[in-house]
Amino acid sequence: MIDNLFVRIRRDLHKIPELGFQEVKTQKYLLEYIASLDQTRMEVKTWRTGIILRIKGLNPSKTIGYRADIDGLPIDEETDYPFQSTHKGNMHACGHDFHMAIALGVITNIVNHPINDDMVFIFQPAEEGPGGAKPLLESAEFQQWKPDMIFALHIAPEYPVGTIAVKEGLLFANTSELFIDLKGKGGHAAYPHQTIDMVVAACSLVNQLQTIVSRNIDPLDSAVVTVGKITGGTVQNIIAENARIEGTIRTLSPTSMNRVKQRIEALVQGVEVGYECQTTIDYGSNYYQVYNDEVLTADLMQFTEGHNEANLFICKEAMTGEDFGYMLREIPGFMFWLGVNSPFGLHHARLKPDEGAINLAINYIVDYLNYKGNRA
Ligand SMILES: CC(=O)N[C@@H](CCC[C@H](N)C(=O)O)C(=O)O
Repeated sequence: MIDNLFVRIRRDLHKIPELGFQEVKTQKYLLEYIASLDQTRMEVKTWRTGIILRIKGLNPSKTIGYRADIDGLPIDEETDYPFQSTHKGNMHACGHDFHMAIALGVITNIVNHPINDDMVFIFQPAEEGPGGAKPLLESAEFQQWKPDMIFALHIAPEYPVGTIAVKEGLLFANTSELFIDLKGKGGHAAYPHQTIDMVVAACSLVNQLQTIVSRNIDPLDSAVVTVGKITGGTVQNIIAENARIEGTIRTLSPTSMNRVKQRIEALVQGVEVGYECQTTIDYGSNYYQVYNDEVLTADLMQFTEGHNEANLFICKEAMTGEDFGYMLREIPGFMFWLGVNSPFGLHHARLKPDEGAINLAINYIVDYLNYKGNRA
């Protein structure tokens, strides 16, 4: 028996995961909940499938922004939840259902007990791809209400509930998607000399890509090149005319990102010449690093140390990506990890975050806003 409103909301949202810029039911659900709150100090705008909401403060000296992402992932859920995804093939496997429920909890509290400063809440689509933060940031809707500082959280399966893990400066990596298409010449499996086999070319390229991080990047400046998917060919006795490699690049510096891409292009060109095929490279969506403002983060750490429900953990940077980095490039602020203690990690079909973290996070953020938003 669940008697907690925001846990119920998380479960409702968990049932309806939608991919980037398709979050139609999610947006409707969020708007209906927001409409049920006292509207006296609130203004609401939609931006594509996202929502931007302003709450007027009592005596504002600044505007504080808070962002929650709202999209799901193309993963077939394998949890034993009775409230599993009803959208087969999609799942909230990155905690955005938690992010939304927590944001609604914070909004409810601030509507009922306004702080001095103005607040802007952003429900942002397409964090997992193709990236909603950058176009939302550039939109007139957002620019009219642009906050003076902004923050966000991300659930962290590896930390116990109560943990607030954060660091000053770089928190998340620069990322780029990677799609490489190879085209050769198909034919009968028994006549390889009359064909140009893209399975062989793709296998060779995947192996060569592994040398970029080990041979071309300074070992003290971490990078990742992951190939997550290879497709090619049709059946076992036909030589493959086409193959496709899909992956992601992660680097701790924008300079290394350029270097990794340079090497990928050189290796792909080599395969093109060596295997007599045609290739194309598409970098899909690219996310700028998440860089936490030193002063605001130090202040958050000090606040966290004095909070009776939260345990501060100074973490290392991670190779995950987040398009919230684009917002932090323009507006000072920070992102922190929220411990949710799940045996399965982010992007796993059995991710099961501890729902005890929902109310804890709501209380923690509301307390932070009262601390931060009631002084100049
Ligand atoms: C927090 C998190 O898991 N973020 C995603 C962001 C995906 C970016 C893009 N689709 C890519 O794969 O490069 C992540 O995978 O880190």
